[in-house]
Amino acid sequence: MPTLRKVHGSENRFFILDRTQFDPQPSLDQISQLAVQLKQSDDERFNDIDGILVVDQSTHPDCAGKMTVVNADGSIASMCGNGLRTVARYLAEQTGQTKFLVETQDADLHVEQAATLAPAVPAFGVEIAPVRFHAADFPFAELGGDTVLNRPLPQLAPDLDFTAIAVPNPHLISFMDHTTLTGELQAKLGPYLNGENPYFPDGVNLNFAEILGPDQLFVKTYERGVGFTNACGTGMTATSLAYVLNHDQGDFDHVVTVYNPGGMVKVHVARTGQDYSLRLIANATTLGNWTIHDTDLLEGHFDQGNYQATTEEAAYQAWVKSLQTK
Ligand SMILES: N[C@@H](CCC[C@H](N)C(=O)O)C(=O)O
Repeated sequence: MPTLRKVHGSENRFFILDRTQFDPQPSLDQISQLAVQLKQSDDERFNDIDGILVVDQSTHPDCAGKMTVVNADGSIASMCGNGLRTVARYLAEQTGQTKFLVETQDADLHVEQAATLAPAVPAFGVEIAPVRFHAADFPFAELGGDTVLNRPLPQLAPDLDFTAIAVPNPHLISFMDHTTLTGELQAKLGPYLNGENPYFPDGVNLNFAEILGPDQLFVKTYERGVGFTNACGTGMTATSLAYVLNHDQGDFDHVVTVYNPGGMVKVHVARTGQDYSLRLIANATTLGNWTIHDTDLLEGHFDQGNYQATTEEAAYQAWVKSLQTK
């Protein structure tokens, strides 16, 4: 019987579904339907997820596995930063390796076990790549140019500047004061840009950010295919790059601390010549393990499975609490 692992990175919650445990293996369409069903379930152990991370074998050299990201609405995403840390931990435990590559839709990405954040709060560092800025890579349209780099978009909001960066999933980023960030704009703009609209036909992850101090940010994300989330790893990474680009030109090397509604991450942002190097480091927490017969899972008989919670969440929450008292 397959076991799905429930995980989170900064409280961005997922089930890891390892397709190699299934015979026959479910199709991506079946897994998309499963994501929607879990989200709609009235069982609180299952309905708080932001998606499913599908693990497959990889045929690429040095890759310990392949990750495919299925959003909560069943759509497919090219990347997930918080999810990749949890998949890295899963594959590390399966293979005994601490440093390896994971195949994702657009790139084979370096992942590595990092120092624990606190007792029972394991962490991983993951590469976020490739970095893209051009309209065709999102796509976006009718925004008056091929890139959006810290400039007004009066079509979207009269008083804000925006930056568009794909890593490679698409992100729209704006820095603002606390009052604007906690106001109602993101709840209006997020659904608008992820419904039928002339600007982002495939939708976009919308990141609102506040600068707390030098190399310190708070980021809140309205995610494509999900809605408001506790944290978006690629969003925090793209926002850290946008922050550094607004302050430094030429070569740079920063470690940005990013707070989010679910915790905190570190983002290493470096540029040498035309090459960007982005690395996201934070927790990879296992919330529970759910063993269920494959037909019960795929037919939505979720009460037939056996879900066992771990004790890691208490340790994670204690670590989050310790951040507030620092
Ligand atoms: N939560 C993720 C991003 C997941 C994909 C996103 N919803 C999209 O459709 O691009 C992260 O941690 O990066």
